[in-house]
Amino acid sequence: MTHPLASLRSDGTAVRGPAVRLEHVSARMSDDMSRPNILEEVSLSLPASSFTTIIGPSGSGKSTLLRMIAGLLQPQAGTVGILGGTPAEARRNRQIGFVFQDPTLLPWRSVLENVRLPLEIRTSSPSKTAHYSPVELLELVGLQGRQNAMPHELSGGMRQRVAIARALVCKPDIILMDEPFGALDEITRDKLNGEVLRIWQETGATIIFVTHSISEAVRLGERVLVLRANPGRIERIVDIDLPRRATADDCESQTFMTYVSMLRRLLETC
Ligand SMILES: Nc1ncnc2c1ncn2[C@@H]1O[C@H](COP(=O)(O)OP(=O)(O)OP(=O)(O)O)[C@@H](O)[C@H]1O
Repeated sequence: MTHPLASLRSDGTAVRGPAVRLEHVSARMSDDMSRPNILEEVSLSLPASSFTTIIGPSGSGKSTLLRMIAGLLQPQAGTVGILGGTPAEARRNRQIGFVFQDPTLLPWRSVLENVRLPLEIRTSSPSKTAHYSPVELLELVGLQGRQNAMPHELSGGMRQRVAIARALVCKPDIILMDEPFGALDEITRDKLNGEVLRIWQETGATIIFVTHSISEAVRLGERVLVLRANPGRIERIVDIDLPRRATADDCESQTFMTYVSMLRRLLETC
C-alpha cells in the first residue's frame, strides 16, 4: 500500500535528467600541492529516485563527496549539478535533506518541535513551499505517540528516527545520509535499514548513503559506489541485482553473500 505522504512529494517541478551529476570533480583542502587531492576526477550520474550507497576506506573522501553534493564545499575543479541546477540552488530550495551520524537534536525541544524546526527557519523561496506534515512524518518513521517526548527520553535509534523525520520535513528530493546508523547496535540498525528502504519507496526521494558496513551497503543500495583513497577516486560502481531486501533475513542468500565478499575483496585493494 502506498503511504499517503507519497502523493505529497512532488512540488510541481519535473526533474529531467539525473538528480545528481558530477563531472571531473576534484577537491582539496590545503594549498600544499605535495599532498594528494581529497577527491580527484570524480564523475558520476545518479538517476532521480535511485538509492546509492558509498563505501571506501577511512579518509577516501566519502563525507567530502556528500558535502560537495550538498553545496557545503566547492569543488577545486569540475562541476556538480543537482536537479538541473547548482547545489547552492538546491540547498536554498530545501531540495536536499542531510542526516548525520550524530542526530544533534535540540534538547529543549520536544520530538515534534525538533521535526518542525526546518519549517521555522526555512527560506522564503517561492519555488519550495511544499512540506510534509510533521505528525505524519513521525508516523512514517515509527514514532507515533511520541511527539511530546523530549530527546533525553529516547533511545539512540529513536533519536536517529527523529533526525530522519527532520531531514524529510521540507520534502527534499535528495536525502544525503552520512553513516547515520554507525553508532547503533546491530538489531536497531537492521530495523532502521528496513525503514529507510520503506521511506525511500514511499517518498520516491533520491538517497545517497555512506556506510562503513559492506552488508548495509549491499542491503540498501541499488548500486554501491566504491571509493579508493589517496587521492579519493571512484574505484568501481557495482550494480546490485537482488530482490527487495525488506528484512535482515532477506540478506542471507548466496547471491547477497557473493556481493559482500566481492566488495570486501575490492575494498582490500583500496
Ligand atoms: N576541513 C578539512 N580540512 C582539511 N582536511 C580535511 C578536512 N575535511 C576532511 N579532510 C581530509 O579529507 C580526507 C577525506 O575526508 P572525509 O571525511 O571525506 O573521508 P571519509 O572517507 O568520509 O572518512 P571516514 O570514513 O573516516 O569518515 C581526509 O584525509 C581528511 O583528513
